[in-house]
Amino acid sequence: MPADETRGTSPARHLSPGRDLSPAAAEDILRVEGLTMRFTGGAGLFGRRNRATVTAVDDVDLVVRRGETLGLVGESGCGKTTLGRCILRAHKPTAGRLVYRRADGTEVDLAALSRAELRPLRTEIRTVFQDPNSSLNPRMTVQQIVAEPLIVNNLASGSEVKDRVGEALRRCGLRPELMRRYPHAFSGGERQRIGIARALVTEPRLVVADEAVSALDVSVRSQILNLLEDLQDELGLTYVFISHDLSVIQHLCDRVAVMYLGRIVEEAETEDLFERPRHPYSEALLRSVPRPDPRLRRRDDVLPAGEIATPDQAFTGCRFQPRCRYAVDLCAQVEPATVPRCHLAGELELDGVYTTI
Ligand SMILES: Nc1ncnc2c1ncn2[C@@H]1O[C@H](COP(=O)(O)OP(=O)(O)OP(=O)(O)O)[C@@H](O)[C@H]1O
Repeated sequence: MPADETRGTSPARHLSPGRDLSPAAAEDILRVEGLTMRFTGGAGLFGRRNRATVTAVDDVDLVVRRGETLGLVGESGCGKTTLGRCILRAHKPTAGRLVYRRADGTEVDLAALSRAELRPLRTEIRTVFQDPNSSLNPRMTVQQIVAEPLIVNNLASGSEVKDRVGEALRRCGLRPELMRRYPHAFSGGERQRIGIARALVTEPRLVVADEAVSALDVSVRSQILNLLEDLQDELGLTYVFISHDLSVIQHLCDRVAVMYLGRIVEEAETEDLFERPRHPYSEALLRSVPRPDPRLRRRDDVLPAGEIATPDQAFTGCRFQPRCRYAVDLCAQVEPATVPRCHLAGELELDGVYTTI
């Protein structure tokens, strides 16, 4: 594979020895089936006077395999966060199932559970927030912040709490002696480590990380990504990693699902997606990554112009069709029913990011 001069990332994760994530070896930890999340907003949404309905996630099917990192990518507003929040059951989906397989092999539909029924599962499925500055309560010590999920969920008491907090901090590369300090005493990267310790202290199995490194400086970002990788290897974690940053996705993820206006339009192994995308939107997304070397820049390295639909719109045909350089008449009439959601998927020879001019 030719080196990608634009990135300088370490070798792709799915090539790491000892991580057999092939469909035959890996079992599902989560199956998302026909998931739909519709918001009925107040007046003024999208400038309308009537109450607008936004279908942020629209009939999504997705499988998350145990031990993998599944990336969710797409432009702002495509529904990534909403899908992540449905998995965390911060939103109750409008329709569909979220079939989660517990450690003992039993399956449970998260979408159908009541608040009380969800409680024990909240320790198994955790999140890492985007912005370590706003997600940590400045009036709580690090010990209190990291201990909170243990105490709220009655997982530990007394000295055990302190031990588990210390252990979580140590795993995340922080000195447990500092747990009496407040978040302001730490750097941005250290605060994100505290956020990760808080997510991990309950010993979760599935972690949804939404733009978990986006707020960090580039130098700190790779340290946090390495930490997430190490923790995954150590603890056998499964990640759903939401990001608009394709270089981060390429570095960290085993597989990627590409979202466009509430739909998954393509799902692929990371390497395959970056070398040979099958959906024109994926190609456009990959090409829109800034390339510092002008020799690698293409004149069409931008998402094609065209009417950008909003998720409250009723669609006929392919949702990407108004912006698609390859669209044919059929694309405006019939929406492709299966992923990759493109009528021309078998015919088009699309370019990945490794292609040079
Ligand atoms: N609570 C809400 N009420 C109404 N509409 C919402 C709500 N949350 C999200 N939306 C809408 O749903 C759509 C998808 O939003 P979402 O935040 O999931 O996208 P995203 O891909 O994560 O974007 P970003 O990267 O900007 O966070 C957007 O049109 C958004 O305005």
